[in-house]
Amino acid sequence: MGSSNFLGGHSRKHKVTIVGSGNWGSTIAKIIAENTREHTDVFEENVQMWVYEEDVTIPKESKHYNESTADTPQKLTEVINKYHENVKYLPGVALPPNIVANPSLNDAVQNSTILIFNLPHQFIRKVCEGIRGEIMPFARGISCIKGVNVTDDGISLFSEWIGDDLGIYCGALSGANIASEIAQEKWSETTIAYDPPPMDSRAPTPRNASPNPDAAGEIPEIQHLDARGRKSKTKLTPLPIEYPPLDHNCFRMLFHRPYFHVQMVSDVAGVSLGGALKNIVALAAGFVDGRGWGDNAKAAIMRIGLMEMVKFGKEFFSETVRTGTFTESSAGVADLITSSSGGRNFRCARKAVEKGVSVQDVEREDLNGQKLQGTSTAHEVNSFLKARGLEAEYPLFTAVDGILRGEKKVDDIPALVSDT
Ligand SMILES: NC(=O)c1ccc[n+]([C@@H]2O[C@H](COP(=O)([O-])OP(=O)(O)OC[C@H]3O[C@@H](n4cnc5c(N)ncnc54)[C@H](O)[C@@H]3O)[C@@H](O)[C@H]2O)c1
Ligand SMILES: O=P(O)(O)OC[C@H](O)CO
Repeated sequence: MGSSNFLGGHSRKHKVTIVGSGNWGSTIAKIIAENTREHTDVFEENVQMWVYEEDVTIPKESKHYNESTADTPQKLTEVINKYHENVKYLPGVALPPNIVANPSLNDAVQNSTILIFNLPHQFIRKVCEGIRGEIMPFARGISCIKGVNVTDDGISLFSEWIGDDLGIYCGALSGANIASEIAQEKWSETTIAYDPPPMDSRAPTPRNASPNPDAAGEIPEIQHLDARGRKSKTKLTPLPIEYPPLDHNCFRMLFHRPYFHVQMVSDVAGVSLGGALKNIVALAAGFVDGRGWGDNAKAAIMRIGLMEMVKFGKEFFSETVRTGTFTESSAGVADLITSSSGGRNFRCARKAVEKGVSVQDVEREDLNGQKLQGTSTAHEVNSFLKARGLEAEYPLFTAVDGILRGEKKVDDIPALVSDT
């Protein structure tokens, strides 16, 4: 095995951990494990997947369903490792056997040089607290999380936040990527933004990474620019030269499949914001669809939503964000379209309006533990805009938050957005 040869001469391989194992986390683990099997000269074949442990029963969609054991709860990690299927979050999809489900977060990230963060954004803070100081100092991350982090101080991207919290560089993956379709190997595209310091492969081995500690020297940390082009708070530990470089080629090799086409870019802010903000727009699309207004209304929502996404990016990440990321990449307009056509935020919002219940009620009843990101993102973005007196400049984002809070109605949307 081992088909790639452009990284020849490196004595160590990258170990990959997926932090998260939901609907998208398990799908990305499948993609990565297929690729580590094909590139064993660059990556360790086994891929660790951290699983938030819970008891599960085998559902009817699984080929491992058995009437006599249908009600017997089992540990999710044990089920994944035995049947190679995440029966709760991705039932019916065969996972490669080189995915190792691990209930211990600390153990799962040990010695990993590549960390893929893929879990609902509400859990990332606790997860980072759990692994701070436990990971390789020169590890690099990719955030597949679609959300933004809002604090009193302002708004940050999860890629930035993970990077600063863990003291590593973290890029972002986002695109028109409904997990269930990709898990069935139906073709799609994605965008990966990765813009690390250029010298990642040119360092002597740090003491705590070396198989031969006596050979190690003092490693200068690197100051780099963050996703807004400012000097980062985090000084990076360089990747030792024993490892294949962690550059665009390497990440493409890790993620690209015949059914999952990767575009590599450097605009981390644009890719992250596209993934977060489109969820607010998808809720609005669900609201008008549930109201029965048809495709023209939905197209109007998408047009106005895209304008607000671009405006938001330009206003708060002006130093680096590229309008083209929103209008040309999978992480921008394509994700907006797919999410507003068949995503969970769209479907739950549509059903909530049809049934006259809250979006949260539909989420609880229909999603079997999967989590919407749009509802919390709508509230978080709104409180950020409100604190700056900018609600009126983002009428669609503001309307969605108002509808979720029960202060506005779907029928109000045309009047609320009419000035844009
Ligand atoms: N599902 C998709 O189609 C899709 C596609 C692209 C991007 N995304 C994004 O990927 C991210 C992850 O989404 P997902 O679909 O994998 O998740 P999901 O919606 O399936 O969420 C469930 C996951 O949350 C975990 N969880 C529950 N309680 C937890 C806790 N207290 N602490 C830690 N974890 C806990 C569960 O174990 C499970 O792995 C989100 O930001 C989402 O927007 C999702
Ligand atoms: O199902 P949603 O609404 O979380 O959207 C899924 C993906 O983000 C679509 O790209």
